[in-house]
Amino acid sequence: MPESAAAGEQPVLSSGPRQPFGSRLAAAMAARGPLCVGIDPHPGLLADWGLNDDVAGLERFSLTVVEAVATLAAAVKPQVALYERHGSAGMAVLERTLAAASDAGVLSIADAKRGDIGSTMAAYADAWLRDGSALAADSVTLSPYLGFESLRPALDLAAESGRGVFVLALTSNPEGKSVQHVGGSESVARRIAEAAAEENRRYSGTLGSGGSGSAGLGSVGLVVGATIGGALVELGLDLDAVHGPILAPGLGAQGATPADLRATFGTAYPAVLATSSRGILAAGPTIAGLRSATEATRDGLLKA
Ligand SMILES: O=c1ccn([C@@H]2O[C@H](COP(=O)(O)O)[C@@H](O)[C@H]2O)c(=O)[nH]1
Repeated sequence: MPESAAAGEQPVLSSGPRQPFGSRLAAAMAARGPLCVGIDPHPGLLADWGLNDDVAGLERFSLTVVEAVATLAAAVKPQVALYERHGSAGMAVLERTLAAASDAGVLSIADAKRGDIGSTMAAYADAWLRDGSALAADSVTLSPYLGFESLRPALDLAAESGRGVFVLALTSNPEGKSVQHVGGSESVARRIAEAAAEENRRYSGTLGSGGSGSAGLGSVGLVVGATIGGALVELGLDLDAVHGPILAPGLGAQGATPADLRATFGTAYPAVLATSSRGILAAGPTIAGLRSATEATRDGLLKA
């Protein structure tokens, strides 16, 4: 059995009516620092942890990560693809992982990257954002390739249910440029950032808005990779104007450091939630190893 997490650390999330996601995330980041731990049960990691690449291994891996980091990280981000590859039983493990995160008082980001025409998008929104759905998470990642407005059912349901979304803008993979940079100073990525800013303004009465930093975060966030170098300046993206959280993958296994994040995001850094999966998961399978890697990564981000 995994070792137990240290006693005395309480969840920062309170019970009672659900506050808007942006407010809840801002509170979690203020209390615990700007780190999200990715739960990516890759076959190779399962093997490294002495687990089989099956449903039992998947569950043991996922629940161990939640137990280890629930009081240290601002959020956890299960990678949906790595549950999907195990079929319906894998998705049931994802449901239990999301429930375990909620019970442990840590926010969840389902990394599902959903996007489709509006009528189908409504079904995705029901799955990931509606009260009572077994897959409902605190937030979900969305792909705007069918047009930002095609995400409307998810944007509206997130606002209604106190949940959040992270829309892909500038992804951490090098291939992303071939689409996201198109248009130069009027780039696709800039259009997405402007649409997210508009969305946070639109719901500012209920979602909380205003100011840079995490204090006034709206609930419509962006995904902007920690590996993008000078792209924000090159493309003229104003992340301060978004007034939403910036989920930044690429820390650790993809090569970005806390110093890179600081340099890349500049004045928007206080709104950045850096996420690392393999860089932390490699320190398992012990709870102590995972906690120590999480603390070291978080401290690096706080010092940057
Ligand atoms: O632009 C993006 C969007 C999402 N991801 C996801 O984040 C994690 C990164 O894992 P690491 O092990 O820390 O590299 C993974 O689930 C990706 O699908 C991303 O990397 N880049």
